[in-house]
Amino acid sequence: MPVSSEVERPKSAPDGPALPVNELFASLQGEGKLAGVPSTFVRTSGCNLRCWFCDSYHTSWEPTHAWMGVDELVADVRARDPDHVVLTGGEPLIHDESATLLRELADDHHVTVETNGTVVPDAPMDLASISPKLSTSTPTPANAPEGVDVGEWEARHEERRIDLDPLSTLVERHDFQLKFVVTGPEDLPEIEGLLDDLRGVADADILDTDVLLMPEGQTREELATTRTVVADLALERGYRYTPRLHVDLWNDAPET
Ligand SMILES: C[S@@+](CC[C@H](N)C(=O)[O-])C[C@H]1O[C@@H](n2cnc3c(N)ncnc32)[C@H](O)[C@@H]1O
Ligand SMILES: Nc1nc2[nH]cc(C(=O)O)c2c(=O)[nH]1
Ligand code: SF4
Ligand SMILES: [Mg+2]
Repeated sequence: MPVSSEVERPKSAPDGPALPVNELFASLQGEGKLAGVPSTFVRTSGCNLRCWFCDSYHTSWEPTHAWMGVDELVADVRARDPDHVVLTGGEPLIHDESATLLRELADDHHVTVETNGTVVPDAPMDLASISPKLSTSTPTPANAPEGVDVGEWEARHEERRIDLDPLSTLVERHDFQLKFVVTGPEDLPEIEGLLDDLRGVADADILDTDVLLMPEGQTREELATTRTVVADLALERGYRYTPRLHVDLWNDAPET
């Protein structure tokens, strides 16, 4: 289900299946169970949410991109060394064509999909890296990025951010991790409530070690204030902690 209104579609989109691509780059997977693994990142543009803290502003609040045909994307990915690919965004799964890309790459790559868990594609993926959005992600006039008019996005974000149907389908169909962006201890009851709800409806085991707490922070300075608090919470509750290796290594530089 493409959400066309959430990404500007210039007339120059090529014929055939294509995706709005904001970045295509090599890096180390910075987050989650595969942190440290050399990977090719494909970052699509456009998102159905607007987290106030989004570290990919140019795919959400102000989407920018060039169009790439899926064939061209596959050729570019295949020409690179890593057999690990990370499809991210924005929200990659709002684009039907992401499913085409996932089907094309399935045979010869390990593909992680970074998703907010609100949309399910009918497509293979090796790791569904699901990051359900907590109430602390909701944009308001007080926390919005500078110069941004939140407008209808506060209500829209709040209405869309959690949907148990796609979440349960994703964990039933795929290897997965649930990666929560944590701003502080007050986020924990909400995470636990969501896990209870999901365990109640999903026909899949959700182990505490599939649950990763990730500190909120777009820069080294911001992470310096959240990482120890979040690591202590993980230790206390028996969840995994995930660093944001790319931020430690390269701060908020693009294409890292
Ligand atoms: C830009 S999002 C794109 C994928 C998808 N839209 C999602 O939110 O999962 C990539 C990852 O960065 C995380 N993220 C975004 N902004 C962040 C921040 N300020 N601090 C920590 N993690 C953040 C998201 O939760 C997600 O796990
Ligand atoms: N190095 C690196 N690892 C990442 N893992 C998930 C990312 C994302 O933006 O989805 C990301 C990213 O932007 N950079
Ligand atoms: S869901 Fe992901 S891409 Fe969309 S605004 Fe939130 S962090 Fe950014
Ligand atoms: Mg990122």
